Amino acid sequence: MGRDTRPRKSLGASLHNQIKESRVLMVGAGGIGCELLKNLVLTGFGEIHIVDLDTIDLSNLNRQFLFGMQHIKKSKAIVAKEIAGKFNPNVKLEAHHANIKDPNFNVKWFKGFNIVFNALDNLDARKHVNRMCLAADVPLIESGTTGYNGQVQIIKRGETECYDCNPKPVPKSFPVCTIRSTPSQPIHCIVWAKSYLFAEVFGTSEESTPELDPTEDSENAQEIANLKREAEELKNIREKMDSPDFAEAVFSKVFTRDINRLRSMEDMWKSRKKPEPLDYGKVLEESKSIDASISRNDQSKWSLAENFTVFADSLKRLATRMLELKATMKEGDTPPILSFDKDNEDTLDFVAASANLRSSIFDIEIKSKFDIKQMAGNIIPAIATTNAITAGLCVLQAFKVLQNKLSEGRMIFLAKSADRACSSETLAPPNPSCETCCVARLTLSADITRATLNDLIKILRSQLNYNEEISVLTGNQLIYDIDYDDNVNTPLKDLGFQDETFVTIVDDSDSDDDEPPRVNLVIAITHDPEMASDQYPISEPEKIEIQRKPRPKPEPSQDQDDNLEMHDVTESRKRKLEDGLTVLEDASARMRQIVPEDAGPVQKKVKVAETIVIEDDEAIMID
Ligand SMILES: Nc1ncnc2c1ncn2[C@@H]1O[C@H](COP(=O)(O)OP(=O)(O)OP(=O)(O)O)[C@@H](O)[C@H]1O
Ligand SMILES: [Zn+2]
Repeated sequence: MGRDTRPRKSLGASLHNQIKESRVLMVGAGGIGCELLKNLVLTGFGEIHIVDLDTIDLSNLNRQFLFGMQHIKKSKAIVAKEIAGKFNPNVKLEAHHANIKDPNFNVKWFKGFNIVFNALDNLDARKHVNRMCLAADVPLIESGTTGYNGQVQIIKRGETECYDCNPKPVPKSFPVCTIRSTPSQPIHCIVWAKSYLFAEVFGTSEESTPELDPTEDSENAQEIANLKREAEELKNIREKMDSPDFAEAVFSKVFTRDINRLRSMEDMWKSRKKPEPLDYGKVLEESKSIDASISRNDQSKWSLAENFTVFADSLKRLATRMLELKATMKEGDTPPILSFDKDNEDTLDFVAASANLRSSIFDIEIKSKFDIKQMAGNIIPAIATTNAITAGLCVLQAFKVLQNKLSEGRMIFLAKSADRACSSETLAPPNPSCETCCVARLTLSADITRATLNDLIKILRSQLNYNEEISVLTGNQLIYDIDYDDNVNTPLKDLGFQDETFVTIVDDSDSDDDEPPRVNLVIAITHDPEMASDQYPISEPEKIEIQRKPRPKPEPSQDQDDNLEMHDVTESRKRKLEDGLTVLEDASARMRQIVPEDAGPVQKKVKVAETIVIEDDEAIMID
């Protein structure tokens, strides 16, 4: 039997031919990516480009089956191409060991693909690919998994929701005072060790860490000022990294003196147990007989003396590394820093031991190094089966896209459920308030070495009828508004414009009853170095109509809210009868949001309607 016989038989000749002629892009060759690439290659997609910026790590091997021990430290994209290429010699594969945000992956490049598949693990890259696919008008199959949960979504400009149509949850942050003064749970001490102590001793200062939220403690200004002073002292100790007393200096500062200062604030301990400071000499004495190799025992909960040993030993290892980096520093280089990495033993040992020492001071439960690794790395174990099912669903959705049957495309959710692992809903239309996809678009060419911001603003006023009240942004950065005209005479190149830069024009005029402001205008400005020097440095825009923003919906009254709830319950009951399932609980479980760092889009209430059937033992169809 020829290689094509089975796919041709199960998919039909027409779809199979389309697949063979398709040029697709897969971004990310990790957990989902390895499974997806295998599917794409075996299905016979004509040309597949793989982009991944990372190299293979030991911890990837349990689920990223294209990789083996011999590939550790090699490029994921290149190894994935080599290994998956052997599955089907008829497929053309191209690997890019690079960040998808690199400027050479521009809109023109994206336009060269029939479908883009996201197999990523972070919001930032997902949002970038979403924007590029919208700009290039290429369909995107977005996917994400967390533990047993998975999600697949088709995104098509003007026809479906985009990745940004639903707001995404922001990562959890903790009030500074809980972390720095009044911890009550192991996670508080872990965040302290990772985002404060480690950052102050080896990395950048705490101000830049998203896990600490100073705003929640604004009424506690005095204490915040004290904490700042404490951090300052730690910076001075950092300068003595090469001294034999370094461990004692750090220990006595954070586990003795800082704790004594906290104890002196009587008000703080009226309803809490006072922390008990540690004494360096005493703990050192107790730990004399303990070998530093105890750090390899990551499953048990270390004693105070064991934690002390790991603290002192890992601090020494990290300090040595830092001093080596400093020694190779050239003049003018920015001073080196170390970053916390859950997969790096030195940084993990330091964070685990420091967190536990602090826990013992505040009478909080000690955790094993293994548990601390999960908590510090926000890890939800990746499950190979979830990735495999999700990757399979991505390809089934790609068939709908190729056949131009978006009305049959589904937003699919996977969950661990005794009833049904896989459920779905129809694809939702774009959210009219979405500032990423419900925008007007324009392409202009410019000689960015000559064209100034003012040249652009003049075009907006004269050709596109904007008034004074506009803001101009590149990405999230504001470069112009009515009160900020510092950049108007600066050439675009000096404002960071490259071969292709997107600017967003926001209509800031007040919404009146007749006319709400216009939707955002996204202009792709491409550099044209050949533009004649006597010509206006920006090309003439085509005439486009820029829609008005939707009017904000009035807040629902209490009565309406009640009705809504009634309606939901009735709907759920109805479905329960139709499906013979306990949908009410199930739906709320699916409504849980996937952890942002590792997620696809926000999950919503879903309709249970999908079935997967195996036909003639040959093809899996989703109906
Ligand atoms: N901006 C980007 N450009 C290219 N590839 C990216 C980008 N951001 C993330 N990736 C890749 O997406 C893949 C996501 O895979 P996955 O979620 O399995 O993560 P992982 O890093 O392999 O595993 P883990 O995080 O669990 O250790 C990774 O290989 C990562 O390198
Ligand atoms: Zn959108």
